[in-house]
Amino acid sequence: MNHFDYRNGILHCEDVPLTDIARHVGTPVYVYSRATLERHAQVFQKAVAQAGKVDVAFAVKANPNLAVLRVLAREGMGADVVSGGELERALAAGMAPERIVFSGVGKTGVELAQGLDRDIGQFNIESEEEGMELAAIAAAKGLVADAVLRVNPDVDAGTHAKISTGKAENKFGVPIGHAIAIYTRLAALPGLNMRGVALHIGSMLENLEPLAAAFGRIGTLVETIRSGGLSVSHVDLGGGLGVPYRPGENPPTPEDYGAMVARVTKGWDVTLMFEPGRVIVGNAGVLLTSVIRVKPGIQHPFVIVDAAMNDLARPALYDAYHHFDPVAQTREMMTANIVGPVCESADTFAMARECGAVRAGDLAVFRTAGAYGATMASTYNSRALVPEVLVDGGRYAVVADRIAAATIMGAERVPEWLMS
Ligand SMILES: Cc1ncc(COP(=O)(O)O)c(C=O)c1O
Ligand SMILES: N[C@@H](CCCC[NH3+])C(=O)O
Repeated sequence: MNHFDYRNGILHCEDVPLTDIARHVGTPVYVYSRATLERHAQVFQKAVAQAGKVDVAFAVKANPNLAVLRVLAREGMGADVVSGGELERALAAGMAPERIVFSGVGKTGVELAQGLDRDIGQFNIESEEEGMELAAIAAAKGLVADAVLRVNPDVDAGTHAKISTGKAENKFGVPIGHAIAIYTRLAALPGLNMRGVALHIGSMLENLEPLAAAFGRIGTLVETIRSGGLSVSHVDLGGGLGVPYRPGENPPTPEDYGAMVARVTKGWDVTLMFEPGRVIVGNAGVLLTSVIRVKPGIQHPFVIVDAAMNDLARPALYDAYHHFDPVAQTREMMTANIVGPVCESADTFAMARECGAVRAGDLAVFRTAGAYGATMASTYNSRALVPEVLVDGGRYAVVADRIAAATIMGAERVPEWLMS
């Protein structure tokens, strides 16, 4: 079931024509479907439940909008956060503190203390040094922090180098060969309750084999830790499942993933934790944009849209593909370079893309923009910060305002000593 579909020739999100949103909110704007978010949350949770006792924490970094988090909290998801800011968002959205996992390679002392004060469920420690600091802060507060050790299994996830996290040269976790020694030393500290291990080998994985290989290594590690007399009650398997960005693409489904997890983790006797991001929100959002004008090019025309790399950074950063569709359905096709107005050649959404024909003034969408879209937006070129809308059946709400360039300028100061 697709909640972004054409009805009477106009692209809708659920029951709302995107033309209505463009008219009332303006463009560019992110549009999310509540029904899709709910369906994805349900499908993922059901799929991993095949593996036994599980706990699912949404990776807030993928889409930290408060309304989106609220929808997911109502579907029973916890939160995986990577900063004090994300922690406060998860709590503000109504996520239970005990369902919050604090990941991140560089948590500061202030953030570790914040997590303890907020009584979160688990810290995912990324180094012995971090573990020692957390133990000391917890002990000084008379607390014991529940923690797992993030392990780097040295597996090639087969994804884009910039979003791969489980190779030895990546900054994440402790090398798997050092894990037992570090786990043993941390488990002896009074401020910590070491209860397991974690891994996350990368994002947008289109193949289950690297995940299965990494989980297999973790299974062996769990056995070795236990044989040393220490306990392991939790294993956090991270996130990373890919989604289809191109028509006809078929990455493994949550069901395939859940079945693989059940097979590989059989007999582990732990609570399995998951941190899905993209698979929950990616296809629940589009970036709605207007065509400013179409300019002739040498090989192909340039379709210049009012969204840019500051609104959706993924094509510029990772050469990522986002499908482009006109809001008014058409049979007429064109081959075009689709670009934004920002003064960089990197501000290119697609080169030589075959797409439905558009003209100046037309509306169009970039699909699969719900993950790592608005959250990575900036105000480069003194552009406004892009707003967000959540659709629910026939109604919608602006869930993040457009922040005008003038408002952002209002937070800047020219010191008095430069005024004369
Ligand atoms: C530790 C951790 N957990 C979960 C995620 C979510 O990943 P994804 O959006 O690929 O599911 C990430 C990002 O890749 C991450 O770094
Ligand atoms: N920002 C990346 C994903 C990063 C995952 C973070 N751990 C993307 O858009 O694909």
